[in-house]
Amino acid sequence: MSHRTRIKICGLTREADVDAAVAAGADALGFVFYAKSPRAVSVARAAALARRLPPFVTPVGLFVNAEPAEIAAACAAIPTLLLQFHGDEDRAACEAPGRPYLRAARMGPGFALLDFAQQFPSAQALLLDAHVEGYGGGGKVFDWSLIPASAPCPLVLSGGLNPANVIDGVERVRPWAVDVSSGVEVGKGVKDAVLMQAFCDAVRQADARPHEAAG
Ligand SMILES: O=C(O)c1ccccc1NCC(=O)[C@H](O)[C@H](O)COP(=O)(O)O
Repeated sequence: MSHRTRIKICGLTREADVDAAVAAGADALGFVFYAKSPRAVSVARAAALARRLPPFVTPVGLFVNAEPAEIAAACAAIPTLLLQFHGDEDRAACEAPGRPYLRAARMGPGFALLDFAQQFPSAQALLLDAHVEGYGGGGKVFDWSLIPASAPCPLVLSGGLNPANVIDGVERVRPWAVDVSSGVEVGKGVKDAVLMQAFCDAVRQADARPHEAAG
């Protein structure tokens, strides 16, 4: 039975983009709680955007070395928030809020993903992003051959994905999910409905193609 690759679109800042992302078929939407990011939103803004989400579309809160009080405020404002840690957080910091979480791995030459995975046995998934300056959202693809054939937990493929390369990414990596930000934007934090639809359609196309079992 073929797997339905889940789709996360990250860095939402506008109501119209939230609605268009849901209409395109996104399974999760990311809100960036990192002040240095051009896609940063306040907790109140993210809560208002998250209230637009229908059932079964997950709001994801993205943090980079945030204070526990910041994370707690976001969790209180968005009860269904899934956490994504994209900084230098250790296991204790990821587990402290008591919420399901994704841990981002910044992939680059020599990065030992299996060792990294062992440090976060409670992660719901590892989000594999390129090692870029500023922690993330850089629109850069990493070398997918760095990903081991079998991983101890679900993987979210991220980093420089767009409607043109995501089919290749799904077919080569067979991730649980894909994650995109820059590749569906017309400006930092400004998403494009046509690009988001094209991205989701491409993922469905990849899922529909016959494939050999990964690994
Ligand atoms: O999006 C940001 O601005 C950002 C800033 C700092 C840390 C992480 C950030 N985004 C994380 C994401 O989940 C992005 O989707 C991921 O980095 C991929 O981004 P892109 O390569 O632009 O698709």
